[in-house]
Amino acid sequence: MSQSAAPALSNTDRNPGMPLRTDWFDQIAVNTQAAERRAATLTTRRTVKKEWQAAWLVNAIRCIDLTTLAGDDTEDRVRRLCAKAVRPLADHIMAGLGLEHLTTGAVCVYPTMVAAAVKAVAGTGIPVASVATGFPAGLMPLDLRLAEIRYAVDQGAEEIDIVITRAHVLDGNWAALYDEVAAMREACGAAHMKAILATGDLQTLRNVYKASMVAMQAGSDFIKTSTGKEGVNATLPVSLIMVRALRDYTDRTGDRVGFKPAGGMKTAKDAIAWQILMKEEMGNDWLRSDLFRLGASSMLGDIERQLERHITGRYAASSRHAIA
Ligand SMILES: O=C[C@H](O)COP(=O)(O)O
Repeated sequence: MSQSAAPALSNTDRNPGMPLRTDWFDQIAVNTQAAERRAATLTTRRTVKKEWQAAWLVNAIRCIDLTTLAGDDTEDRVRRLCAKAVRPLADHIMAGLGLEHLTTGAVCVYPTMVAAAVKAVAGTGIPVASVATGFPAGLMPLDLRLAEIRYAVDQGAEEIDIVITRAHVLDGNWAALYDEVAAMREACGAAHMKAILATGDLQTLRNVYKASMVAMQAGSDFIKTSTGKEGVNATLPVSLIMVRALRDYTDRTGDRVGFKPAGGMKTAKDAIAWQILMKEEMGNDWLRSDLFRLGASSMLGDIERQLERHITGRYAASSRHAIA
């Protein structure tokens, strides 16, 4: 099992974006039933053998954006989250797995918590991601949303998770969507930008495909499913359609874009299911944290529980795996 730290996001091969091309998706047809069938068979056709399960779960940890995005967040909670990101598994599990070094892919917090998070992860190589642009609804004037990005970057965020204006998708106003995402990418500067589509608000899988394509054309480094606050957050069928859009974009441009499912994923089983999706649709490169993240606030607890069982043959009390 590899012991190397998660690869840092590279600035040299970022998706540069391109002019808006609506002809790349105008005629797109999405077969919802086929997408649901494919999503359902992903985890039944390919089972992860027992001896490999631990490796898949360790890889999932490397890809987790360990998140707290609650109205009652405090700096103290953020510091505890960061401590968990720095040392995601108890020492005896690390030793049992033969691992010396392991961290999560990033921590993800609100803008006013970035400074505390940056301080808490200093020297560890873990990037701090901040949500911005009026997360979660995004219904703020554009200049304020851009100012919020600049604030989070100034505070030390290396990754910015923006939200799109869902109305632009629902109105089919692709130029407006492209312009706002391109402006956000510019405001991010050297910080990498993940575009949250809030797919639970987008009504159809066709809209999900189109919004994915516009977000990538406008220069997003990652496309992300959800804020965690919509009625429906990350699902496998929606993820499949986003990943197909991502594959089409990469095939046409040669530029690589990352994928981040987020919201509602709580179990080790979820962590494996989404990795199978990436492996089957995109190949092994999209199992690395520079191209794949799992946005989750509580999934790590179950992963740690499963790894504990792998090492000791039994579960520990779940209270021992509290996250924050
Ligand atoms: O981006 C991450 C999500 O907000 C986390 O959602 P969750 O609390 O349902 O795991």
